[in-house]
Amino acid sequence: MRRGIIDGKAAAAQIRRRAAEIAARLRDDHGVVCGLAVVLVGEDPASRVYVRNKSSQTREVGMNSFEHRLSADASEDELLALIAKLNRDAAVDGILVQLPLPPHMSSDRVINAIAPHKDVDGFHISNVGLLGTGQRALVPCTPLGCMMMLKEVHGDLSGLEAVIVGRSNIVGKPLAQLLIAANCTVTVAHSRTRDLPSVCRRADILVAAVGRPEMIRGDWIKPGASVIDVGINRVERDGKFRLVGDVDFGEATSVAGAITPVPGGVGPMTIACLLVNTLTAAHRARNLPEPVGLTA
Ligand SMILES: Nc1nc2c(c(=O)[nH]1)N[C@@H](CN(C=O)c1ccc(C(=O)N[C@@H](CCC(=O)O)C(=O)O)cc1)CN2
Ligand SMILES: [Mg+2]
Repeated sequence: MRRGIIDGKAAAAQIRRRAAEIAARLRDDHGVVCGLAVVLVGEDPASRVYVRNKSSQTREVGMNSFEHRLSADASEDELLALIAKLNRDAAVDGILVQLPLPPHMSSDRVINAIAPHKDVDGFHISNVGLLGTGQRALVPCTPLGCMMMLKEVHGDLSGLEAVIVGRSNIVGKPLAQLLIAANCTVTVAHSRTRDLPSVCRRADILVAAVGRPEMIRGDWIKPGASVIDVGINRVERDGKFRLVGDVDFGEATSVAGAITPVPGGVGPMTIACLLVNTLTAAHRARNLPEPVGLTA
């Protein structure tokens, strides 16, 4: 087992180097330049940063990036028409619609309009169903990144007790499926869980994905446990804004065996895994053997 602070930035950089090699092989051996289409609706400042980073990292590894922007008052039909066009476009291997969408749009309708084999976020009901039944799916990027880091720390996860705090469709639920498939004993806790500190103390692997700044305290953590902090919360301290996770990092570092920081932990892995999923989609669409060294 590896101990200490898990450097998500370094791990993501290593994945990008491998992704660049695979993208180059696709181009040189098969004449295929992979393409990722990213759709942003509205002007949410954080979403704009994430989309810009996704596009620039896509280009950096030698793939094509197609960025599409719609105004916040665009209609859902406009967005659905764009997705239909991208579904038909042979230059596009992966499609991603940045979330959250404006309130007048149904994210379920929008996500389920993406062709499942191009759904590099892994949010389409087909991919959700495939993952839940242990079949080959495109897997959501944040949970995929969490699994890669946990496998780096532990090697084999079999038999470990995992507690996930948070039951979102994007993180908590798909990560539970991946941990079950890796033979962990999984508990999904949430806002209605009774005596959450005791539940957390059982965990060999504790994942925090609730969106509540520094909610998980040091004495909620079993000594030596691996702590994965998915939270990204902007808080004001002494007149300055800074990012904190869902875990009280100061308290947790002295108890945990391994822990991800915020920033620089799970976040960078999310975008690296998006590149992985785009390469995976490109290989599957052409019936090419899937690249090795890029899966959780
Ligand atoms: N369509 C999607 N929408 C959203 C997803 C997603 O996976 N697909 N996840 C989040 C946002 N997200 C990617 O889209 C994302 C969030 C954070 C980071 C990241 O690198 N965070 C940095 C800190 C950056 C900062 O200063 O804000 C870090 O943790 O080090 C990457 C991607 C919701 N929407
Ligand atoms: Mg504190």
